[in-house]
Amino acid sequence: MSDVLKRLAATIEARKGADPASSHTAALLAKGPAKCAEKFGEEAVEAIIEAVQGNREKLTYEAADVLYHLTVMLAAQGVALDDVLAELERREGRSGIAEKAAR
Ligand SMILES: N=c1c2ncn([C@@H]3O[C@H](COP(=O)(O)OP(=O)(O)OP(=O)(O)O)[C@@H](O)[C@H]3O)c2ncn1[C@@H]1O[C@H](COP(=O)(O)O)[C@@H](O)[C@H]1O
Repeated sequence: MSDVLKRLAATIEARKGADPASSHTAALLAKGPAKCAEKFGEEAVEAIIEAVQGNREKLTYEAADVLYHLTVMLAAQGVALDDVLAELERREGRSGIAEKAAR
């Protein structure tokens, strides 16, 4: 799964400074980090609506939009996807309940 996300993150990184007329990603990045965050929020809400309605086919489509816009938002802030994946790896094998209790 993370292979396609890593390829996507590399493509998004390569779009920095590309022509906004030929790249949706470049156009989004050119609008700035706040706009990228706002778009992520919109896509997340669309996914939530499909989840609440139990529409699995549309949720699958919206979830892909969420992952794309999450990756754009990270790129806009200069946060490496690898660092997010490393954080997930660090959490592997530790129950969320145990983690919360140790806070
Ligand atoms: N995964 C995606 C992806 N998912 C969704 N989208 C686009 O995100 C947009 C979100 O839909 P909206 O209805 O919000 O459209 P919008 O035009 O942004 O709307 P507003 O700005 O008017 O609010 C759509 O235009 C989708 O095409 C994506 N655009 C690009 N990618 C990936 O990014 C790569 C690079 O794309 P370009 O940067 O366009 O070359 C592609 O090869 C894909 O792998």
